[in-house]
Amino acid sequence: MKYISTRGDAPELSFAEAMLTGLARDGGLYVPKKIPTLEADAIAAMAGKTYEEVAFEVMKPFIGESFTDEEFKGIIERAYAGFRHEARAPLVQLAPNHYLLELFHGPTLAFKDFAMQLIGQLFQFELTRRGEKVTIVGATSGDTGSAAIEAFRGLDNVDVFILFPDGRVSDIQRKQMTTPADNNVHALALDGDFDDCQARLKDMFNDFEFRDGVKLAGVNSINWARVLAQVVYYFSSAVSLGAPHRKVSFTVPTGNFGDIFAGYIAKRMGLPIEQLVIATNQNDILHRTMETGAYTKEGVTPSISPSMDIQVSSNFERALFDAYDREGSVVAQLMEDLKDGSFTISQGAMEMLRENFASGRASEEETTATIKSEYAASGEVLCPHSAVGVKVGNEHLSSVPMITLATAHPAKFPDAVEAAMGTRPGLPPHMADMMDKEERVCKVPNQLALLETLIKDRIAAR
Ligand SMILES: Cc1ncc(COP(=O)(O)O)c(C=O)c1O
Ligand SMILES: N[C@@H](CCOP(=O)(O)O)C(=O)O
Repeated sequence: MKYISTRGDAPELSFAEAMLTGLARDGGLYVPKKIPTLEADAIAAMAGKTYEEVAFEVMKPFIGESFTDEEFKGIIERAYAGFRHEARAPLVQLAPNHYLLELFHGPTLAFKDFAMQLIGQLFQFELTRRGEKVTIVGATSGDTGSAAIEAFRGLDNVDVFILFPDGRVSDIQRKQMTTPADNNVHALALDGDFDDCQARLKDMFNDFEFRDGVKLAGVNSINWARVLAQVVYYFSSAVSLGAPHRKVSFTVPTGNFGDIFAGYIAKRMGLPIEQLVIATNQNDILHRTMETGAYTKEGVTPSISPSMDIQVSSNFERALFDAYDREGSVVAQLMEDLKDGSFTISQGAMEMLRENFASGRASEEETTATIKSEYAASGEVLCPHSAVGVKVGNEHLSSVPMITLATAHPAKFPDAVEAAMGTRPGLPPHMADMMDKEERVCKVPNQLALLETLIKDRIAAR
């Protein structure tokens, strides 16, 4: 199994190499050279298996020779041992043909834990085997950062720096990033929005002297391993509703396009998915793109679903790569055009995208109303991101069961939930003292050179 860049001009790598590399050296994202498929019998045989067993079956074909079966099984077991629900990703029924996939039972109460806990184990195993150290830099709108810190805190062979937009994450998300006392953890509050954080991160990867000097690694969904880990719950949930004998649809609250791209991979692997619905908040660049064929940046407007306040949706590049028949040079040109604010997608590529994805949008008012109405109808308390999903999912119901992804625990966004339902969701007992803990955070300007110097100094001081 080899991995190639979406911009067509970087070396082919193995799974482990692509995982440790993060962004390709041509600025592109790694994808499998060929997407493996699973026969219907193999999918049917997943019924009744544990989440960990399904995870092994789904991910193994992508791993190649990087880990033996025994190594990989051990890594998966350790990754999900800390989840607080036996099923890992339980399904609850909202309405006769609408289900919610609860992805918030991991250590930081967000779907990011599914991938980040696995990546933490994969990195630890591989770096120990190689006797290497790396510097992880991550960009976050709230959840990736806390999940990465939880997965890598305390490790000797990793320093982890997280750039988050100052003042634009929830209090709980900020506390999750700023209260860990481990000296390999560095929370950096950047003067800008998430797109600025992600842009500076990509700048660091494109500065080869810095990149090689600090042995830079990435755990955002630019890292293929992040996307891969998220493919698993599409299979586990669909099989529990009767796949492959019955089709299912998914609605996915979307920002950086990593989660829904994982659903697309599941479909390419043979999972019978009828609709994959992109659900955006008021920062609706992806919905507008699906409607118009033009990807046009507008400013980011802060919302009550802050983790989806994104305009430069990184993984959309992976979808474009397939939509343009894997012509890396075309994707490279589109990304060059985006530097001026927009690009236009050809008719043929749009046809492919519309064949694979539907889309919808929820305004702030609609998100709040959905939290309220869903609680009244089913008793389920939704976080604002999941509410965006449920609102858009409701608009795409058909005779095929719809599964909407619940991407975070409501207690991570208590203000928005309280404003909608009048009741404040409480943190689980193991996190109850979070708000009283002391914070360690460094405010940083949106300037590449200063950020690089700070990171080098911090590493040298360790
Ligand atoms: C709670 C929550 N929901 C949805 C998303 C969107 O996921 P993606 O960026 O993979 O599209 C994110 C972050 O990205 C998130 O933190
Ligand atoms: N919503 C994300 C943004 C980063 O996305 P990623 O999936 O590329 O890590 C967050 O919570 O940080």
